[in-house]
Amino acid sequence: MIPVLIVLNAGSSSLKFQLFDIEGDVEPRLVWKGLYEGLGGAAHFIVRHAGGADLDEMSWTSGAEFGHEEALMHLISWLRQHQERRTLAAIGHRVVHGGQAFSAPVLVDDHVVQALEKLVPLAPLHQPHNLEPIRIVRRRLPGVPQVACFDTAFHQTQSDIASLFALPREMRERGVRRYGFHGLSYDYVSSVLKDYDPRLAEGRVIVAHLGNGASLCALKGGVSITTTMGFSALDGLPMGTRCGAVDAGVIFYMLREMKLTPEEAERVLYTKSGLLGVSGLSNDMRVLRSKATTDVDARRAIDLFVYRITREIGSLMAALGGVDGLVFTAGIGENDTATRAEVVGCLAWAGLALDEAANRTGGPRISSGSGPTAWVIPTNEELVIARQTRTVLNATRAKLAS
Ligand SMILES: Nc1ncnc2c1ncn2[C@@H]1O[C@H](COP(=O)(O)OP(=O)(O)O)[C@@H](O)[C@H]1O
Ligand SMILES: CC(=O)OP(=O)(O)O
Ligand SMILES: [Mg+2]
Repeated sequence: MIPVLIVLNAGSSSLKFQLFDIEGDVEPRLVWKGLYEGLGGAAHFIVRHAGGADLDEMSWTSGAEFGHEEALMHLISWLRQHQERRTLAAIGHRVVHGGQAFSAPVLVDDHVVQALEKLVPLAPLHQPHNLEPIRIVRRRLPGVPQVACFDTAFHQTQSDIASLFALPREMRERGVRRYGFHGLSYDYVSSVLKDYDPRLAEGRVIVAHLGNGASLCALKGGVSITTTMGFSALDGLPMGTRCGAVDAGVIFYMLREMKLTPEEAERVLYTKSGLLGVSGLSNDMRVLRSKATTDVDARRAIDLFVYRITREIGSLMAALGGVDGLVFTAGIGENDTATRAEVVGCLAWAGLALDEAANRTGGPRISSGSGPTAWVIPTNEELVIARQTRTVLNATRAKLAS
């Protein structure tokens, strides 16, 4: 029997999964990937071969009460029917916030679940959904080992100063500090830089993870020295529906003068702001680009996004003492030619020059000239989760055997 891992990335109404073979001492090998979307409503399931060809598809009607639990149990039984010769070794989960306690992936037990539940208020858009499948598996499949892999862990290499807010000392002692997120994505990009340009892997690189959530990370020799997200996944760049950095005074104004409850204010900042809030139209860059010539607010949302990215790149360059390379990744970074062109265009002062033809075809190298280079590198958070899950599994087995 071939041992396999399921990697899960659970959102509010979706459950993305990938199945990896982990036989032998080689890189985990993707077999199938897919997702459930519309959970809680009219759910839809699709699964594809690693190469992209459709394998199976299914839909449920909106009254069918098909939520995360039903999706997970459906996935397990679907896999049992289709994976003859394979045995489930473990499930690896993306968990956005690891807080102070978790600086590396961890085997899930009661204590870990309790500790991760305490972090829900720090990542209300992600953490509750990340924890739901962990609880379901513990209840329904108690013998299956589970590993939690954190978006925050990669940024443990930040210096004390880079992780500090200028707040009273006791706040820091209570965990109020900059953590940083999208670490699974940055870990992946860092791990493949050498394949694109060995000098980059050793050098000063800024990675722009521009998806529905967005942040930048400054890498020196492949490790994070600082990043634009902080205590929560709200800080830094404007995102699909999140505001990014705002003056903290705005929040008091919302509460005191505009009479919003804390919950209402939180909803505004997490779900009604960013590209959606500024455009009044959509959180999706594809929609905004299609309207940008006729709709002033769509244009303004894009302009603000690009302006904030270039300003923050300037800040990260200062932290790095210069830059050798800029990498675009995630939904917008990998697909939106215009955002890449606009950002690189604003960085001409730093010596970056766009290779327009290469940018149109997705690179990987999209710069010309002798200055810092620019790249498009597709991210792969799931592969990092598979690698980490296998490492934790092997370490646990070795400990039990000794
Ligand atoms: N072809 C495309 N052109 C421009 N933007 C795109 C394209 N495809 C996806 N996007 C953008 O990427 C976002 C999704 O990014 P992704 O990294 O997949 O996010 P998530 O992690 O939330 O699933 C979409 O909301 C959209 O703004
Ligand atoms: C941490 C975070 O913002 O994640 P995502 O981009 O998946 O929303
Ligand atoms: Mg993402």
